[in-house]
Amino acid sequence: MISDTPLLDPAGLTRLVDGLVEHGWCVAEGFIDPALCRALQHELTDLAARDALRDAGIGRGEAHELRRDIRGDAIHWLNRESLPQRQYLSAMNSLQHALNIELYLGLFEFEAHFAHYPPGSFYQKHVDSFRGRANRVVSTVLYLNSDWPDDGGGEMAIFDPSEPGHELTRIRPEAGTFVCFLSETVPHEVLPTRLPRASIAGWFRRNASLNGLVDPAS
Ligand SMILES: O=C(O)CCC(=O)C(=O)O
Ligand SMILES: [Fe+2]
Repeated sequence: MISDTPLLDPAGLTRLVDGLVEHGWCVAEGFIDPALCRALQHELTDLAARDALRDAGIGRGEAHELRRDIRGDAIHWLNRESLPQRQYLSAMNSLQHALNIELYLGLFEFEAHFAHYPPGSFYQKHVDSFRGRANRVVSTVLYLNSDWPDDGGGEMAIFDPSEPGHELTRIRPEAGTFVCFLSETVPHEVLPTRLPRASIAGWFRRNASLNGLVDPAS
């Protein structure tokens, strides 16, 4: 049973926002209610069984291409179709308010997708937003894998923005662990996973129009 008010504990929210301000990234274990994580994980399993996941590519719009040598996940965009999705999006809405109040970021939209990384897959080191196109401002990842073993692989490595060769930390994709970081500056990588790996990757965006054209959400 998912409670009506799992959402976010105010102290946890403050710690997360403070970490983001201080370091540009932050990790919070147990950030999202375990029952909600399980429900989201079941939904992803069900989407996979119904063939509703699509291989993820890189680049936006016309530049979009499939590059399995760069990223190997299959995705499904959240669209509010289920209660667990709506609850997660509501939690992200609270985070968006906190970020706007504390950091004056002017975030106006959150987009997110389920991601399934099959065994052997990875996502090479990258940043989530190109400088000069300030569309994605803050990146988020929630992991959905309960009892992830030490030798499961699939950690996310975070690198120093001012020294991208220097790894700062590795995060195990354990259910409930939530990571957020500045999209334009923090290089990160998904190391090859040994087991099927489930997550939700999301981005807070600012309105970015280029030559009068509004940048599409996806
Ligand atoms: O799943 C992760 O740990 C990170 C995924 C990621 O970097 C992305 O989708 O841009
Ligand atoms: Fe990323």
